[in-house]
Amino acid sequence: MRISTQEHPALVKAQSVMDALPWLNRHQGKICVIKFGGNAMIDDELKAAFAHDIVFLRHAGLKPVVVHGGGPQISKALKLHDIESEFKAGLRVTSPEAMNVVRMVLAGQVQRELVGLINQHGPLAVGLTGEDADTITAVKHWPEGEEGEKVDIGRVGEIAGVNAGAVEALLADGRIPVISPVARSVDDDYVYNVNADTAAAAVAAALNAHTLVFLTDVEGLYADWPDSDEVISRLSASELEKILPELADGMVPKMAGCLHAVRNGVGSARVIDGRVQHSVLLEMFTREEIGTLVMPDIEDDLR
Ligand SMILES: Nc1ncnc2c1ncn2[C@@H]1O[C@H](COP(=O)(O)OP(=O)(O)O)[C@@H](O)[C@H]1O
Ligand SMILES: CC(=O)N[C@@H](CCC(=O)OP(=O)(O)O)C(=O)O
Repeated sequence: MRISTQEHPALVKAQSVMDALPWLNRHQGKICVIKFGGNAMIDDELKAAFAHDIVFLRHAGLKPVVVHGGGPQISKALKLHDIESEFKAGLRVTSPEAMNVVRMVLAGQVQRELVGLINQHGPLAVGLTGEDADTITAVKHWPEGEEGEKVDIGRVGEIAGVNAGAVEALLADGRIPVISPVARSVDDDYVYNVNADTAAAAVAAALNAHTLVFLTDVEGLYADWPDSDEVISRLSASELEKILPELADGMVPKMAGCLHAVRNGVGSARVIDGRVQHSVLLEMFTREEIGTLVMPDIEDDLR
């Protein structure tokens, strides 16, 4: 006798688990880099659900690596310390005293909280900043002004390199690396503030990750922002390259990060809405076409 899902609602749950099977197979043993943006960390429930999802990925046989942001949290702390904060070309102008606060908030607050939340599920997460084992190194970043002149925005770094050895060792040990976007300088004794999207993309490329996922506070890349909220669901690297100069604000480093990643060996990159609970699981284990997907120009079907 055949029992239907109507007669036995628990079968619906069994079906959901079965539906995940092809995705579990596809992602098995693969590295996925997940960038958790400061704007997506809106409340404690969301942060706890994020930690849960990351642990789920790990137990499902993936190798998750978290790179976190903390822009709003840094702005709040700078205000408390009476330090002025402004952005130029989407990057925070970072004085030496602001840099101390940036480092304290990213490594001492945001990263600690995420590590703590993940480790409520077992001794998995290990926090590090780009400074540890020279994981992310940088040189001073000099953006161009309107007349092509170099603009000094202080202790902001341009990534010089990623040494993935420490992260790979943690992954081999079954751990979940949680990385703060602070980099060690290669040519002076400073530490530099690096945009978290840029850091996540560089780490994903260095690890040759299977996928890179950005969790932010919008549904994806809007076609005509701020006038419309029509999400662009899919872009090739060359399509993205064409529209990149038209993009603004926080989407610039995120989409530039997607492009850098898929042009440097990462299988795919996606921007999704981190305000939706368990959006990471939806992205990784269902057919739901959420957010904006960026694919390399030549799709590698073997991935
Ligand atoms: N075309 C666009 N589509 C969607 N969001 C956009 C677009 N252009 C700019 N934005 C802005 O980018 C923001 C996301 O970037 P950001 O604030 O840096 O978030 P995060 O902390 O997640 O890195 C959105 O909240 C939105 O205000
Ligand atoms: C140079 C620069 O702008 N660094 C960023 C680092 C944090 C970050 O990028 O956080 P989100 O991902 O939450 O925006 C900052 O100081 O805000």
